[in-house]
Amino acid sequence: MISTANSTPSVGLVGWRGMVGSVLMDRMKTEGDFADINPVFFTTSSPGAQTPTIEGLGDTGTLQDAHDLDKLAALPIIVTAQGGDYTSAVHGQLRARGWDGLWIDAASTLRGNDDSIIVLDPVNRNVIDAGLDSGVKDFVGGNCTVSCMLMGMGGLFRNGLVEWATSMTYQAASGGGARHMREVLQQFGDLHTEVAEGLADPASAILEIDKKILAKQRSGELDTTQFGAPLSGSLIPWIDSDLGNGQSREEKKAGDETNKILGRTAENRIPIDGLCVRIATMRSHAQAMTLKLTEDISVEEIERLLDADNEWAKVVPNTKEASSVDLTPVASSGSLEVPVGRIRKLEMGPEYISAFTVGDQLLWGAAEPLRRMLKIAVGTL
Ligand SMILES: NC(=O)C1=CN([C@@H]2O[C@H](COP(=O)(O)OP(=O)(O)OC[C@H]3O[C@@H](n4cnc5c(N)ncnc54)[C@H](OP(=O)(O)O)[C@@H]3O)[C@@H](O)[C@H]2O)C=CC1
Ligand SMILES: N[C@@H](CC(=O)OP(=O)(O)O)C(=O)O
Repeated sequence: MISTANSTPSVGLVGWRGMVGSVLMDRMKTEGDFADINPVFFTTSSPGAQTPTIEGLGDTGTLQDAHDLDKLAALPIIVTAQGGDYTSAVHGQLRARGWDGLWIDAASTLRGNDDSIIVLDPVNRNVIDAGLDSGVKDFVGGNCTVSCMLMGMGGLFRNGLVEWATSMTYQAASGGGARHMREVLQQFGDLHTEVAEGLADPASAILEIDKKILAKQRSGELDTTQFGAPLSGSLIPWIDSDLGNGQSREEKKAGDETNKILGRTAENRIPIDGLCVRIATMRSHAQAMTLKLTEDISVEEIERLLDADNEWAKVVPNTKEASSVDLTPVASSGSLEVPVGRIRKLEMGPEYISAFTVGDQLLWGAAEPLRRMLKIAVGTL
């Protein structure tokens, strides 16, 4: 933990009003975390404006300029959910001038660096503690899909029971940020408007309605500024940039980040790969997995290990009723619980199993690991 000489540490908060940042703020308020820090709020867009009101805190002044290196360098800890461009612009400059405070970040920019740690403390508290002891200063939240998956499937990975895994994801619109959520809702609204009359008439032909929807989706009239293609009533089987080898950057994160979080290296890396798909859900990322286990263990034992791994993983019985109600984005959104279900042996052999996990990518997938890392840093977790 950081030495605060018995005083309450000042913590710079950047990106607090974005998707991830506002969920982080909510969680910090709910858990009373502001009692342990002096928050200093930054902005990239409106320096001098009013800071957010935090119950129980006095005047926190006005918003500071998030590009003011002198202001930032005076702080022992900076937490940012501003995004990768901001990290690229500021982090290197701060380090270059000798700033040795803790940088806690939601963006992917620093995740691959040898001197950064990907934080997910229910899974890798040992790695975090060892990093703090050895002087690591950059602590980064993992990719949302990876973190949610590991919170649900940690019982198998952490017990060395996974030989390899594939994951096919179903990622929510909010993974792209606030504007992406608006776009998907606007598209749904525009599609509904197109067929509202026919929909209101139970006698109208459904094929006519379907034809009109498809025509609208293909018309070029829907706003697709954020996603680049219609998402509502459709899907987009590509997330993040093209690595040029047929793999998307989002897909590469699955193997790289899972292994880094688990403290595995090239020598004992678990192969994990699959396809990442954007769907028109609002919040929560899901994934269907195939795992090859290192040994043939019963479904009951698998479920026991998953449930026991951490207090948030929740096994959902492999029934139609339970899966339809408890294993969905509607069930997981806004909750810290990570449901995991559809666990069964596959036809390929007794070591091959399926699993389906879903988790709120703004909670365990983004804000919660940062919030908890801050608490670890100030010595309250
Ligand atoms: N969305 C997700 O599910 C996840 C995101 N991440 C990562 O977290 C980082 C932040 O992502 P995310 O929170 O989605 O990004 P957002 O686009 O929602 O917010 C980022 C910044 O945009 C500015 N902004 C401009 N207009 C608005 C507006 N209308 N409402 C709110 N903020 C606005 C704010 O900066 P300012 O106040 O300075 O103007 C804000 O801090 C990224 O690096 C992302 O990759 C990681 C895991 C999951
Ligand atoms: N790429 C994720 C969200 C995200 O920001 O991921 P990362 O932090 O790895 O860039 C999504 O679009 O669903």
